[in-house]
Amino acid sequence: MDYSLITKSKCTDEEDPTTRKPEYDRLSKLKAFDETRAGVKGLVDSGIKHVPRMFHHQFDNNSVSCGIHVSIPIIDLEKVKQNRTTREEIVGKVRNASKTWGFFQVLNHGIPMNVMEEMKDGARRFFEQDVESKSQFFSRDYTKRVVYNSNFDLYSAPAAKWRDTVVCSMAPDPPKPEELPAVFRDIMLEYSKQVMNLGYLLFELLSEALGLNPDYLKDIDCAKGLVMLSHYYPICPQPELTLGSSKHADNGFLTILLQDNVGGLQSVLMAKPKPEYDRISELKAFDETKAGVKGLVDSGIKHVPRMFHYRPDKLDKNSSVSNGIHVSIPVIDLEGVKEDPGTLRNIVDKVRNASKSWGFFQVVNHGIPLSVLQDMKDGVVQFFEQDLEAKRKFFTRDYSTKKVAYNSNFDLYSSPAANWRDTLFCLMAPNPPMPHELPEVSRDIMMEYSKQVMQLGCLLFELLSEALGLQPDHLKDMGCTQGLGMLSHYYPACPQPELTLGTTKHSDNDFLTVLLQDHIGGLQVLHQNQWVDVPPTPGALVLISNDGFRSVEHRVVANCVGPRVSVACFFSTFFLPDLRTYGPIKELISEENPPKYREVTMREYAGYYNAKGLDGTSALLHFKL
Ligand SMILES: O=C(O)CCC(=O)C(=O)O
Ligand SMILES: [Fe+2]
Repeated sequence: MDYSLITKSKCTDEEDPTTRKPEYDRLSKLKAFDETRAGVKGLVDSGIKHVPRMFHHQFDNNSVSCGIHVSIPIIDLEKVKQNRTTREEIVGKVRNASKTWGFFQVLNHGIPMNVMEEMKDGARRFFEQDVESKSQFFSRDYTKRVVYNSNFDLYSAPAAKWRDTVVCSMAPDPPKPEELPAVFRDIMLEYSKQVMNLGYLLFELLSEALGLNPDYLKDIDCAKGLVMLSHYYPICPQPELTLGSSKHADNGFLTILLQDNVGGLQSVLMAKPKPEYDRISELKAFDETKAGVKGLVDSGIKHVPRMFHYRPDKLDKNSSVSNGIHVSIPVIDLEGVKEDPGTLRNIVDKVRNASKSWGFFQVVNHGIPLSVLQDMKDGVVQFFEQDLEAKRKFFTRDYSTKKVAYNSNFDLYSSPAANWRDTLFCLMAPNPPMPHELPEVSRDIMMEYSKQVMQLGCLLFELLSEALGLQPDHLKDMGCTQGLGMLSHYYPACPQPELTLGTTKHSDNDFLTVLLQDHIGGLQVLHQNQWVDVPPTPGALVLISNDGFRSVEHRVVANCVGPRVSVACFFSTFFLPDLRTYGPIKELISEENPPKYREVTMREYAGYYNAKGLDGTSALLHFKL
């Protein structure tokens, strides 16, 4: 075989930039390599000393070697059938590992050691047999039962991988032994039978981890098809130039991977649960409509698209209690707060108690006229219900240069499930937009409402300061009222509210949130491990304060009667370019690289400020992110 065709490239560095010719004839090199039918192993056997250009990868150097900073989850399945407690413990581990890693290793999985050893030996025998016998299976036609080649994506991938592969389809219709390569047919049949059994068990555990009945994933046929890939990674003369496998995500339901001791992981299997549909295209298609959730509803959909589905255990509807039966949430009347010291003291006490026991409260008689509240809610409806072209002008995901941003789900591409809501973000302080930068339909009321919220914020920070035992101006002096972000949310009526949420559970990352909600309802706070409804109270505003470690966790359930609108105003230094603290505030505790931070509470923060006698700005700088 003439390997010089593959390994010698005439011009690499000397290409002529003016002619912009492809830098070398990649395609003919790929073809020559492919036609050897001997794979990467054939290259190595021919004695090459340099990795050919077609295998060169571009690297991003952000790898963390395992064992130093991170430990990969290992789950021992030994007691999976022992009793309910041991089973639940294992299910919990599967849930955590799937959530945080998307994969885990299993021990005591029931596949005998000798079966695993023989499987690895069998794969080795296949690749190390003579090229003639191997080539019978050489193909790129994946409708065949057995396909051997090097790099299934040889002609399409930017760089080839340093490995050869044989692919066999083992289920749903199992192969006849004579269809399989003689050198490892017996062990393939045995090993795949064992993997199938383990797969059943893992699908049970995954179902349970999702809060479903054990047979759920099996019943939707997750365990029906089984494809087995055996890879061979020959020794590489220049391993720094190439990869055995490039970055990818598997697209089966579950991958069970057996590796030998060259990778350092002996006798363990790795299971890799993967999303089973093309989520990213669904997200993109949705995003590109620029019409938000409202657009979906207007188009007449009857079913909530998959991208909005929450895992059943994330919805935990059952644990919500309606307010009024078991608990009554704090409502504080601010009437007379400025008039006499007795009333003030009384209100400060209530604020202190409510912040401590709930982390939030509602206020009435807060000084913002009812007509302003009403106009603000109407303004939100008008913005979202105006014609699409006008709304689309504000569509963006760029919060760094835009002060006004309309979109659906700021974290659309990173969150596990999308919220059933659309949002208009406006930065109202420190540098408010010019009126003409705001949407015409709601600009006047947005300016007016935010002015009023700013005044109320000043009062509330005084009350909170006093509740913390500080001077009334303390929190204001620290800069708490300098930044104000305003989020106007629109929650369209949802055809299947039981499948999704309007707002995922979260805590607000600011000093204080002033929230205006309409009459529809759906806001809930997590109080003593129970979801408690925050019922719409006419004229009231909801205050979510962050003078503890974190603000109270809250969410909004989807509703079928909407639209619901709300306006959340965030007092936060996050919006101050020089003081980009993002509460819960973090303190630098070590200058090592990367630096280490610790979250501090507003209480600690205020205490630090006090002790050092600093002005607000230098106190903020001390805690700068
Ligand atoms: O819409 C609501 O009532 C709550 C919105 C919210 O929690 C937020 O914007 O952080
Ligand atoms: Fe919130």
